[in-house]
Amino acid sequence: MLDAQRLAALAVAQVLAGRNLNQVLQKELARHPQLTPQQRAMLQDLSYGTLRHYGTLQAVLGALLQKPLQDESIRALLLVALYQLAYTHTQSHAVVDHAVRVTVQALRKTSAKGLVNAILRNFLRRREALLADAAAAGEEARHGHPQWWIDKLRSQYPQQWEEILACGNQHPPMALRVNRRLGNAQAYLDQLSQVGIVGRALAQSGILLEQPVAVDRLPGFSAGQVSVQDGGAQLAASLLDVADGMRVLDACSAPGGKTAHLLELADLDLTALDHDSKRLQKVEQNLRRLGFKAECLVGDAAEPQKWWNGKPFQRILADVPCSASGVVRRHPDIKWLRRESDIAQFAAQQAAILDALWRCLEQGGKLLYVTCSVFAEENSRQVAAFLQRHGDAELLPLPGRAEQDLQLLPDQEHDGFYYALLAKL
Ligand SMILES: C[S@@+](CC[C@H](N)C(=O)[O-])C[C@H]1O[C@@H](n2cnc3c(N)ncnc32)[C@H](O)[C@@H]1O
Repeated sequence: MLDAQRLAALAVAQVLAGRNLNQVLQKELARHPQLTPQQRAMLQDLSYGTLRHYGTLQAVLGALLQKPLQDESIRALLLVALYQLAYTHTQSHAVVDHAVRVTVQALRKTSAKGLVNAILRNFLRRREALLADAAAAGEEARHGHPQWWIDKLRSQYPQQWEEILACGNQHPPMALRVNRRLGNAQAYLDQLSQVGIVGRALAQSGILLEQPVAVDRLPGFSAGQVSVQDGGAQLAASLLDVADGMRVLDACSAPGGKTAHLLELADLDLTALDHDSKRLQKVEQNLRRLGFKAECLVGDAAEPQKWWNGKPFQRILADVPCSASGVVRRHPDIKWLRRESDIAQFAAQQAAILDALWRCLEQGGKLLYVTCSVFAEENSRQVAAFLQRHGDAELLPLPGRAEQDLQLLPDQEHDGFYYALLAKL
């Protein structure tokens, strides 16, 4: 546990200094190949868990400290240890003992040994009262999200805001998409049950697992029988309404979940674009595993003149960069890294991408606008402004659904997504 706790504290400190959790963890895991699978899983759990509950943990730590703590590495270590004591079943004496040893041996801060020991023992003595006081003290601690985020959700979703916030603090579900060219959900559920994995069918070819599992335990994964994809994300491909032979652009394609799904539905002349060449390699890997072909291009969706050959597309999927506020439970660092002003910046970037892609769409063609956000600025308001700017655009009813556009809120089955289908008149 010593290594996992020490490295988790290092990861949390880096995230609180502004870095992305996934990237930080990948770097730490690469630098420490000696970690056992259990230690790797624990490092992951401690880092994600601490950030998931950071709102509460920082309030608890604030209540335990007599004066502000200047040392960021000790602060991060205390947050991780408090997470372990408050939210995991790890033996409390081992958590305290390890935190003290990390302070002295790894951080070489012998002078902080007494403080670390006292704070953690004090927490153990007054655990319930401290957690209750933190929840009563303020909304950030009660709901585990920054205040501006809470205020925005409350004003945009007066009925559901608390549910959305609670969902953002849960562990995410794991869903699969069965490659319909190779099977169906029912047959794959039988294969899963033979290896002791329990799940149930979702709409179309989706399966929701009772417990997340490593992909190498999924039968036929490397042969392309199945992919991991959230149930909400699985709606995209069928909403775009593709048919064999169509010229299709997936404009923000990496890592390729929706690209692959489109190719499972129809034989397409598909271009997969992404401005990040490293991420585009993931699309190529995904397509190779599933046995599909597409033209993979590195390019900026807002600047088609740099990569487009001028031949209009019949369908465009615009799964644009966004705040990711609908998938925050998968990326708990996001809520602490984002600033309120980022939302307007995302909206401006999305508008530029939409306007540019519109020029690449054939008359009579359709563009599906997608975000994994729950904020209206990136979703319904973005599409309303687009329709104002483009007299040749019409919002179509979503195929097979009652709604004109769809704001999917996160729940036990799927993440939060927004979908709007636009036709070029
Ligand atoms: C939400 S993710 C796409 C997820 C993907 N559609 C899937 O289902 O697997 C957004 C992607 O847009 C890419 N991106 C961001 N800005 C872009 C731009 N201006 N042009 C092209 N791609 C961009 C990012 O690199 C990222 O891979």
